[in-house]
Amino acid sequence: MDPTGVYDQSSFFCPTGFLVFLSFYDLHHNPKVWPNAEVFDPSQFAPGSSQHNHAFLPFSEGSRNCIGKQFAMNEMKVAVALTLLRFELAPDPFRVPVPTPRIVLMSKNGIHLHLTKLL
Ligand code: HEM
Repeated sequence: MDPTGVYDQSSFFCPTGFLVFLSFYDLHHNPKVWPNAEVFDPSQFAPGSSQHNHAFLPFSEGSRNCIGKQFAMNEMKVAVALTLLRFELAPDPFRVPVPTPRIVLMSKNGIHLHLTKLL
């Protein structure tokens, strides 16, 4: 009996009923995709950068991707910009975030920062 399923564009066969999970953490740390994954370099995200358009998928992709993507991106930009206008941020060396994988990567113990008010 022929198994039922589908082939994707790379000829991977996926039998019907199988759950497929893509690790966004591994995608975002794959040196073939992001050679300097640990380096903070906003130019990697600049318009016209040479990254593949599926190299960065924090909101997933396809028909079931995050409906809050635009809202979340705009909210984060406003929150970060207004915070950095007023405060200098430094990580609390005694309470380092413990990463825990959920649908998105989270911290088990929160993210603790020291804020210094700017003049
Ligand atoms: C930084 C913030 C956010 C991240 C990283 C994020 C990430 C994601 C990811 C990865 C998925 C896909 C999950 C899957 O594959 O099943 C998802 C789905 C979803 N997100 Fe977000 N999200 C964020 C913010 C938001 C916000 C602000 C909203 C609502 C205002 C939202 C609403 C949803 C909903 C309703 C789905 C399910 C979509 C569906 O199954 O069709 N998310 N999100």
